[in-house]
Amino acid sequence: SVPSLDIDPFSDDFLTNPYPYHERMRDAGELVWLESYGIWASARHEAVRAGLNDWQNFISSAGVGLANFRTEKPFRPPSLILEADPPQHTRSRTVLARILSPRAMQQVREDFQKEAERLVDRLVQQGDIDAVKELGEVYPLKVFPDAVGLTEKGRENLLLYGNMVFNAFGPRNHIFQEAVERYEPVREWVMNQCRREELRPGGFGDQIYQAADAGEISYDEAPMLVRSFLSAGVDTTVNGIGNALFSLAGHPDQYAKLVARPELARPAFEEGLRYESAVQTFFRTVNRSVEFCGLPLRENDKVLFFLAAANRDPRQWPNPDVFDIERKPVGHMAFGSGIHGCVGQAVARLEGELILTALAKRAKRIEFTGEPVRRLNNTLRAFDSLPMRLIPH
Ligand code: HEM
Ligand SMILES: O=C(O)c1ccc(C2CC2)cc1
Repeated sequence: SVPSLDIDPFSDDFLTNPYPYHERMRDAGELVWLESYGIWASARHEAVRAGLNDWQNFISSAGVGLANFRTEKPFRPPSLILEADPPQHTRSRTVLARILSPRAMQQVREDFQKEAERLVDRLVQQGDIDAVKELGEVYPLKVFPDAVGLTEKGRENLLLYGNMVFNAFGPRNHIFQEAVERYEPVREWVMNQCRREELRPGGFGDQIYQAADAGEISYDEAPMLVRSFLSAGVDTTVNGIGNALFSLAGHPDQYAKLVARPELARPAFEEGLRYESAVQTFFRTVNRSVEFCGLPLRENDKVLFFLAAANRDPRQWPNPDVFDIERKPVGHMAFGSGIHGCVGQAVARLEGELILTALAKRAKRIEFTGEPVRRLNNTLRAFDSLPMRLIPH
C-alpha cells in the first residue's frame, strides 16, 4: 500500500521548522504520497540519491518545480541547463563546468580572499552587525558578479531575482505572490545584464559568449546561460554563508574549534550545508511509468526530493541532528547529485572557506544579540536578519 501523508511542504509552518515533518516522511517510507499537492516525496538519503541519479526516468526538462512544463506555461523561459535533459543539458553543462572549473577558481582565489579579509576586517571593527544584511548578502554580491563581469550598479536586483526564481519552484502560495509583485522591473534588469556588451571582456559571462564564438553553443543560448549564473550564483551562497554563520553562532564550542584550527573552515562550511541546507528541495517529473521504491509511478507524476531531509537521515549519518565541523559529510545532498549536481560548487566552497577563515582569524567569539528572523521561501532556507556581535581577538 502507498504511505500517504497529509503534509503541506510549502506551508509557513513546514518552512519555518521542517525537521519534524522530515522525520515523519522518512519514517513513513522510502517514497510517500503527499495528498496536499498530489505528489510523491522522498526524504531518505538513499532514495533521494537514487532518484537524482536516474535522469532518464526522473527528468528535468518538464521543470524542477511543482509546475509540469508539458501542461503549464513556465514562469520564465526554461533554463538551458537546470531545466534541460541530455543532449541539450550536456552541451550547456560542458561550457559552464569549464568556466567554473577548480583551475578557474585558483585564478579568482586571490581576489575573493582580499574581499573576504577587507569585509571581515571592517565588520569586526564595527562589532555589532546584521550578519545577513552586512555579510551574508554583501560578500556573494561582490565577488561572484565581479568574476562574471557584471556592472556594480543595481546588483541588489540579483537578490530579488534569485528570491523569485526559488519561490517559483513551489506552488503559487502567498510567499510566491508577495515576491512576484516586485519581479517585472528586476527581470528586465537581469535580462539586460546578460547581453555581451554589458559584460566585462574575459569574465565568466563573456567566456560563455566565447564558447558561442567557438561554435559550442549558439548566440541565442549564450545570454540564457549567463542568466543561469545570475539565477543560481548569488542567492544560494548568500544563504549557504548565512546558515553557516547561524550554525556556528548557535554552537560556540564548534566556533571555538574553528578559531583554534582555521583550516577547518572548508569542512565547517560543508557541515553547515548538510545541517541547514540552503537549497531544501527539488522536483523531478516521471518520464514514463516506472517502479521506484517498490511503488508504481506514472508518466507526468511529480516527485519532490527533500535534499535537506536526506542530509539528516539517521540511516546515513550518526547523530544527524548534531552540528559537528569535524564530521566531513561526504555524500551529502546539499549540492544535489548526478548529472545536475551543482556546477557551481567550487565557487560556493571557495566563498564559504574564505569567509569562515577570515572570520576565525579576526573574531575569537561570535554571538547572537537578538532573535534571528527567518525569511520563508518555497525552496531556500534563509534568514532575513541575524543580529550578531563579533568579538575581536
Ligand atoms: C551554497 C551554494 C549552493 C548550493 C547549496 C547549490 C545547490 C545546487 C543544487 C541542489 C543543484 C541541483 C539542482 C537539481 O538537481 O535540479 C544545483 C545546480 C546548479 N547550480 Fe548550484 N548551488 C550553490 C551555488 C551555486 C553557484 C555559486 C553557482 C554559480 C553559477 C551555481 C550554479 C548552479 C547551476 C548552473 C546548476 C544547474 C546544474 C545542472 O542542472 O547541471 N550554484 N545547485
Ligand atoms: O539555470 C538556472 O537558472 C538555475 C537556477 C537555479 C538553480 C539552483 C539550484 C541552484 C540552478 C540553476
